[in-house]
Amino acid sequence: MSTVRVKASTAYDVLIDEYSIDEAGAVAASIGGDAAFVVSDSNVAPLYLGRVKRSLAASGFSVGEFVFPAGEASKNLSTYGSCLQAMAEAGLTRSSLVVALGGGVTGDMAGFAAATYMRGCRCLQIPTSLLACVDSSVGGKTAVDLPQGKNLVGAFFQPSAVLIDTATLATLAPHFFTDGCAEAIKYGAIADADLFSLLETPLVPGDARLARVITRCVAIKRDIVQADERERGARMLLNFGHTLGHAIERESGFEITHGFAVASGMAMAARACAKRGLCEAADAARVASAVEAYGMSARAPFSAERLYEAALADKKRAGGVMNVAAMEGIGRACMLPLDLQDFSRFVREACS
Ligand SMILES: NC(=O)c1ccc[n+]([C@@H]2O[C@H](COP(=O)([O-])OP(=O)(O)OC[C@H]3O[C@@H](n4cnc5c(N)ncnc54)[C@H](O)[C@@H]3O)[C@@H](O)[C@H]2O)c1
Ligand SMILES: O=C(O)C(=O)C[C@@H](O)[C@H](O)[C@H](O)COP(=O)(O)O
Ligand SMILES: [Zn+2]
Repeated sequence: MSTVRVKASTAYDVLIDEYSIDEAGAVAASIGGDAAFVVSDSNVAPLYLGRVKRSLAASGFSVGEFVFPAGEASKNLSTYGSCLQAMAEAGLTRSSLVVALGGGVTGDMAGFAAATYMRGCRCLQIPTSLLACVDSSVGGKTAVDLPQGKNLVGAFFQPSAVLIDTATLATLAPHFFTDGCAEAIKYGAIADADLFSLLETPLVPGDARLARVITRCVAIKRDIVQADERERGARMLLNFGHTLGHAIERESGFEITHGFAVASGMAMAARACAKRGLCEAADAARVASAVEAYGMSARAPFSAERLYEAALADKKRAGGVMNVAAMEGIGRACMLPLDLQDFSRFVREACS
């Protein structure tokens, strides 16, 4: 069992333990609230919703639920609106607790509903995908997508606690496990050369190193979020691989999942950084090899022109400047402010 305490605008614990999902009621009780409302998707609900509801009820909560069709295509204004209406119909108040049970799609959408329902109630994140464990459940970024791009509507809203039961990862499909590995590689690439080296021997489901990797990623994210909760500086580094990654997701009609897209985006960004002399070519090659070792692609699936146009919707663009997260070496990252002409060159270098 390990605990990472995040001291952001609100402080909370990230609890990491095997077989802890049945403690959801006790964790919820420590947060408080007059009712609990569990949001989950159509894959996760049949596996874990009953256990979580029983645990919440045993701790004295009245429990409601909202289950939506699994997948990125559901992370939209329509699902968000239906979720809010279900919360209102269930009679939730500002003192109620939203429990996000699932992967990053559930956490982002339910977190945004919690952030905005009656101008904000509380949220307990119970991530069940590797990606949600290592990244999305922590740090308070909540959002839904628009057809124009990823996460374009959202809020910074910290959870009241995060409960990670590593045993839930046993039921995760291999493809989505790999998605999570991509974000873990990101943490190694931007902040921890030892973590990166460890991940060069691919993680596999049930891997004895999982709890250590999750705890390390969460601790890195904690440090960055504590330093820059609202993403005015250091937090932008967490977008390494994402400017191109989000463009790839969008151009694929969200068929290419987040981790796979970010993996390609990281390898491509590292390649462009090497071409500019920002990092050694050998380091860029290590990023590409790591990505490929997990069966992900280090190459652009779309033309530079398409990716450039799609990337203009990126949140790190400020007028005529694109702030790109760049790599200086394995474990070291920096921000690269590029005017749009130079950014267009960067994308071509990344795609070459
Ligand atoms: N807020 C953030 O900081 C942040 C960070 C990274 C990614 N994200 C977002 O997270 C999303 C991707 O997250 P994801 O990869 O978890 O996607 P996801 O939520 O769609 O989950 C992936 C798939 O796995 C299933 N699943 C989840 N847990 C399971 C389990 N234990 N057993 C069986 N099936 C399970 C889901 O039903 C889904 O089909 C993207 O929308 C991305 O933008 C947000
Ligand atoms: O927490 C953050 O900050 C991140 O950037 C983590 C990313 O992995 C995540 O995909 C995030 O949702 C991207 O945020 P966005 O604001 O660029 O859409
Ligand atoms: Zn991401």
